[in-house]
Amino acid sequence: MHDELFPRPAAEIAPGAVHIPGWLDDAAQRRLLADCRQWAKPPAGLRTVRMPSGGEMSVRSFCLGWHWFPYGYARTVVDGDGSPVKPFPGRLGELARAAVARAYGRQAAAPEYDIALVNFYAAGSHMGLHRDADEKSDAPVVSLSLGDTCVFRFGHPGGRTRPWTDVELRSGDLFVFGGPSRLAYHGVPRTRPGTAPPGLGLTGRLNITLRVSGL
Ligand SMILES: O=C(O)CCC(=O)C(=O)O
Ligand SMILES: [Fe+2]
Repeated sequence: MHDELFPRPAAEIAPGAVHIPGWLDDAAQRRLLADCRQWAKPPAGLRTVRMPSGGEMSVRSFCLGWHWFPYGYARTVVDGDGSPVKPFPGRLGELARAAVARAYGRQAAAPEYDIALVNFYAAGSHMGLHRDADEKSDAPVVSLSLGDTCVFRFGHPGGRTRPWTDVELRSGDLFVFGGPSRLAYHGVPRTRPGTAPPGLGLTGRLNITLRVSGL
C-alpha cells in the first residue's frame, strides 16, 4: 500500500532471497485474483493434497503448466481428477521475468517459467517447513501473495533448523528465492485472518509461486 505510515523497504532476507513489499498494485492484485478464480475451477481445479503419510495439507491447491504432487510433476492431475493440467499462461511468464529483474537487477538471466503452483489458505491453514526441490532447474522461485497477511518463515538449505527469519508477507508482496537460497527450507506457520485489503474481495490468502520445471 502506498499510504503506509512506515513504508516497508525491500530487503535481502538471506543470500539470493529478496522481499519486495507492495510489488503488485491494487489493479494487478485484482486481475491476478480474478484469473485465479477462473483457473481454480474444475477440471484440474482447486483440490486438497494428500501426503504419502496419509495426512492432508491444510491449504488447497491447483497448478498451471505442470501438476505438482508429492513428490514430482506430471501433465495430468495424477492424484486427483486425472485431467490435463491447464496451460501456463504467457502473461505469468512475463510477470515472473519482471519479478526476477526487480529482485536481482536487469542483468539477471530470464529462463522460461512454466509452472504456477497456487495455494489457498483459509483461516487456520499453514504450511510446514519444506524445500521446493522437485524442479530440475535452479532458476529462482517467484512468490506472489494476495489477501491475508501471513508469517513466512525463511531458513537455509541445511535443514529445518534455526537460523531463520520470519517475514510478514502482505497482499501484493513479492518474494524471490534463488542462488544460494534456492533450496532453503521455508514455510508459513500462520496467516492473520481478516487482514486482506478490504477492496480486494478475498477472504483468506492466496500464494502463487512461479517456477521453472527444467522438465
Ligand atoms: O504460501 C507461501 O507463501 C509459500 C508457499 C510454498 O512454499 C510452496 O507453495 O511451496
Ligand atoms: Fe515452498
